[in-house]
Amino acid sequence: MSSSYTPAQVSEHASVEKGLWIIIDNDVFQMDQFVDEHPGGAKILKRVGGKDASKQFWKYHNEHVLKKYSPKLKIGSVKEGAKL
Ligand code: HEM
Repeated sequence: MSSSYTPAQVSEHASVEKGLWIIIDNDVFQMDQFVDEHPGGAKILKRVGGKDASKQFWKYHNEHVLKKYSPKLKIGSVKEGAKL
């Protein structure tokens, strides 16, 4: 999918009930279906719902993880020119 969202739109999806979107680099991921199978746990993911989690992501994962899960979890990108 190639939808684009503003950071404000992403921030409206900060809980599992609302989709639990997170930003990694310039992409938007929907995590609500994945929280319970996340090897790092649900809690840590819920804490970054609606936010840019790039820093946290790159601290614990590598490129390979992002490539593997993007087809399943990526729903779009952050609108070009939008301030993070
Ligand atoms: C698209 C988003 C994410 C995916 C697909 C994902 C997937 C995974 C996977 C597959 C692992 C197992 C270890 C590995 O294979 O490297 C893992 C571990 C972990 N993840 Fe995530 N993760 C995501 C986002 C995040 C975020 C945003 C955080 C922090 C806020 C986080 C924190 C952790 C932690 C702490 C571990 C455990 C690392 C360890 O045991 O050494 N993850 N994640």
